[in-house]
Amino acid sequence: MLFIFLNVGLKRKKTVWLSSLKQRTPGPYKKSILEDDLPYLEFGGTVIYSQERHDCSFLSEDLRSGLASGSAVGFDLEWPPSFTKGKTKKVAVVQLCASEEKCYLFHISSMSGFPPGLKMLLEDENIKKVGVGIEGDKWKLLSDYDIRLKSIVELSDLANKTLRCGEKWSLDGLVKHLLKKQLFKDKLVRCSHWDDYDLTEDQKRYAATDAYVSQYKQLLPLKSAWNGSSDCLFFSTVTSIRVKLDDLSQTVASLRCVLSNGSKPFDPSVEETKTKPQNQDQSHSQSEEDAGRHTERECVMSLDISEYELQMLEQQARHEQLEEECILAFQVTAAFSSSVHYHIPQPVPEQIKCLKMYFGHHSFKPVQWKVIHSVLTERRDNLVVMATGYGKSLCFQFPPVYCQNVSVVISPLIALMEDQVLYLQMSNIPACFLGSAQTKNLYEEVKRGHFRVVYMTPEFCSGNIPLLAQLNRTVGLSLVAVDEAHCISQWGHDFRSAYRDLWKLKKNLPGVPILALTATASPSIREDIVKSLNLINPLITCTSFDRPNLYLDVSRKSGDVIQDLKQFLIKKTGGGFALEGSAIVYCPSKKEAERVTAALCKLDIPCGVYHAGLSIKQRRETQHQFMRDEIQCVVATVAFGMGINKSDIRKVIHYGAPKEMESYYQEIGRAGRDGLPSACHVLWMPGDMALNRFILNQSKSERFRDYKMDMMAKMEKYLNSTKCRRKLILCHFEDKRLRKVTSGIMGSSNCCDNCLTHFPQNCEKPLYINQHCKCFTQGRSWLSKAEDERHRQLLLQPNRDLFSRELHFVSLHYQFFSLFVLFLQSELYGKLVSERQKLAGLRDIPPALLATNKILLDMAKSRPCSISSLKQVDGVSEAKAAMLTPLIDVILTFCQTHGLQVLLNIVYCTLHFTASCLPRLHYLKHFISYNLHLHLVIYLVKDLNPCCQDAPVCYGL
Ligand SMILES: Nc1ncnc2c1ncn2[C@@H]1O[C@H](COP(=O)(O)OP(=O)(O)OP(=O)(O)O)[C@@H](O)[C@H]1O
Repeated sequence: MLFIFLNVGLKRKKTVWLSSLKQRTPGPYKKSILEDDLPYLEFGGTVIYSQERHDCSFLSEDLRSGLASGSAVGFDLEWPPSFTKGKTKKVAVVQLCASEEKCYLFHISSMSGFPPGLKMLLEDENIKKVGVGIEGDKWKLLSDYDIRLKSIVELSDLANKTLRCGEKWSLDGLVKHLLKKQLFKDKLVRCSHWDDYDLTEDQKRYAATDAYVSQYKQLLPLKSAWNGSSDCLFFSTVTSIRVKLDDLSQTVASLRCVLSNGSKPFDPSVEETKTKPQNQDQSHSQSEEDAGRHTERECVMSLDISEYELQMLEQQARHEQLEEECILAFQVTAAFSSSVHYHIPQPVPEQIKCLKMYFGHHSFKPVQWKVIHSVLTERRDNLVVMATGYGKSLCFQFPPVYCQNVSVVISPLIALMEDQVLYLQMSNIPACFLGSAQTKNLYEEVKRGHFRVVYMTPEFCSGNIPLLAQLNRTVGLSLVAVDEAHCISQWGHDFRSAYRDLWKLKKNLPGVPILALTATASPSIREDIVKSLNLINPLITCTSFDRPNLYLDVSRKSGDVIQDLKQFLIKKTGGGFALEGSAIVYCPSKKEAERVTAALCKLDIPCGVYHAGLSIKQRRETQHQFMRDEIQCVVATVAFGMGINKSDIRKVIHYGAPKEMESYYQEIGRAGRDGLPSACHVLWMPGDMALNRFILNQSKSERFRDYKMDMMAKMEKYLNSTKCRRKLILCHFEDKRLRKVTSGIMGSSNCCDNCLTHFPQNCEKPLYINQHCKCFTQGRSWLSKAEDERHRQLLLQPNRDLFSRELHFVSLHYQFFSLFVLFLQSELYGKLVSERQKLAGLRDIPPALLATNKILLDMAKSRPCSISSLKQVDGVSEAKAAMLTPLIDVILTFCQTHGLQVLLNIVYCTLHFTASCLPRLHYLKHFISYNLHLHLVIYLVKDLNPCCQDAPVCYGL
């Protein structure tokens, strides 16, 4: 018998995987050469197509009500290519054919929930769903949507019964056998993106035909024919085909024998065993019983690849192809980003000079330059999705300063605008904000082009487009930036309706680049932003969402606030408790926020409360105190949000389950904006979710509620997951490429509690205990018991074992010297922090606005003792250098007191601290003040991780 390989994939370029597979195991995928010339079968009726949930529901109910009990509909499902992974992609199209005239296609992949009407139809026992390979569909519906497909009629079984054979039919095979037609199986139609919508007309027709074929009535006449004399006719046809095939087979075999090895006689039995596929063997042995029963006839056309398998193969191939494309694109992107300088001209010296003078930086970060370059030279629209703290502001602040014209920045919050205006003014960049909260009349100055950066609320902007147009004509607009652009999306947690009006910008200022910037935007929100702002061919730039300096942790709460939060507190040497740096505690309600505040106050922790129930004055006061480090902690509801521009928040604690991933990411994003290690904890109990659900159920819009319920389900999954939490967050926001780029710390003990549990346990190491003990629930309780001096010394005292191990790597001498210098540097850092506090107090500005912790850390390390050396510190602009001059005096005095060299030019002390210093630092805790120890810890951690953006988190020292 001659078989040729199934030619479905021949026209398209096959993946290496598929090609090699077919070369190795040519067996199961074959068809008869006689099938090719059959005419195509096509559904000629009306296709009713819908991707709207309510419509689908309505149409299904309509269809159901029109069907009598016991009637049958043709049924099929189309699944997206990666369906084999089941979890990620869901059913794309449900196909139902009720008659020759009408076929319904319900495209459900984009819907927030399964249409209830369709569910009822599928679960209706009185309506038969007829199709081929329905078992697979049944499983798919159950696993993805919890739909129990009832009353199914498997056409293959029916056919086998009638033909008295045990075939594993494909739909195509059945059509050929029974209808003497073939299905149109163009590879583009079959393998293309079923999860994309809209479907092409070809895809619709194809999907409709599949369901139409399966329509029971269509096959009824044939059924009666099989039962009668046509059996003989069928058998004789089959026999004649077999004879022809055998002849052909032998001819080809002889030919092959002559061509390959003329001397050896060809033995068909050998050839047959060689090519016999393994799974054919298996399937035969499985159906031995059936075979025994049906010995009188064997189906000749070996169509033993079912539709299901065929789809699976093609989709796997497609999936692989996509993955290959992805890898290729990733390589190209990686090559591009690493060689960004080759593709985009490097900044010219004047640009670098301007950057240093006004912003204090020595260079642009690669993504910043990509955006700025596209604005300056191409005047192109941009969608910029940058992780918090990467440096978005520079993208819209630099162009007007360099070009000496104006940038208009739309920002949602007055507080945020005030901070940025203050920051720019301190760097000698004229800036202002316009909006209802502005008390001064700045219009004339704005019109005259006095300000480089003009901030405004979205409401003000949409009502003042003529002002922008005038500014563009007179002074020239570098760009219009829409900051926190995710507020534009109705699906986002920060939706602000005034953002929806910003489409006017592109219409009225066609030549001005629009820059939409956000730190959080899932793909659908990104799409929404581009559409809503009418961006034209925007350059889309996405940095990783990963915040490697954030440690993520989830645990259960008991409800006893002190008991729950104690693990995050440290006992001060002088008595009382403190948090390790600034912290925000998010609570699910005002009442809970008040309760937590009261508990923390009982422990003498300087904290404030912030929620919408307080007056604006009270809220401002709390924020003001927090920004100026007068209180350590704010206990808040989600009302304490976007305006928080404090860079040195060390902890964000959610005391209660967060509602959704987007808001959670935003909230934890407030930690560690200075790039230094910070931790994010969630303490929750299942009851929190029930409360969230209850609140959501009050929402009137069903669509909104369903969407939010989905989001909440994802959050619940995150909280209960034992997988890497960072990965879960990145998966939510990023595509595979970005995930690959930024997965540096995944799986390490610095990543999250789940990674920590999988980390090799080596607890006898003091370092390990110190660093990580707090991250385990057991460890935490052990540590809380070990609070007395005796236990602590037992735990932390460096022992001989530790010393002898370290001697392998570095001399003891050097270690102690390092420790000494480190000790001095952290002491200096502490003094700089106090001086900054004083200076900021005098100006009544947030300390971090004057100089970030990073600047102070660098100063403590490099000890600049002149203005010119101070200016060499990254982040110190001309204007800032003048303001920070008093810090030079602090450094000089410190150097003199400790007999340290006075450095007129920056020389960074290049001590290499090893992680093994950490336990000893902890030991030092007994001899130094709480503040100094804290500085030491921050300092050392920074030193161990010189590049803070990529720094792993060292937590819980
Ligand atoms: N080119 C650069 N080189 C070094 N540091 C930079 C550079 N650009 C920005 N930074 C620093 O990065 C920090 C974050 O900058 P910025 O506030 O603009 O971030 P952001 O992305 O707007 O963050 P957020 O989402 O918190 O608003 C600042 O301290 C800033 O000084």
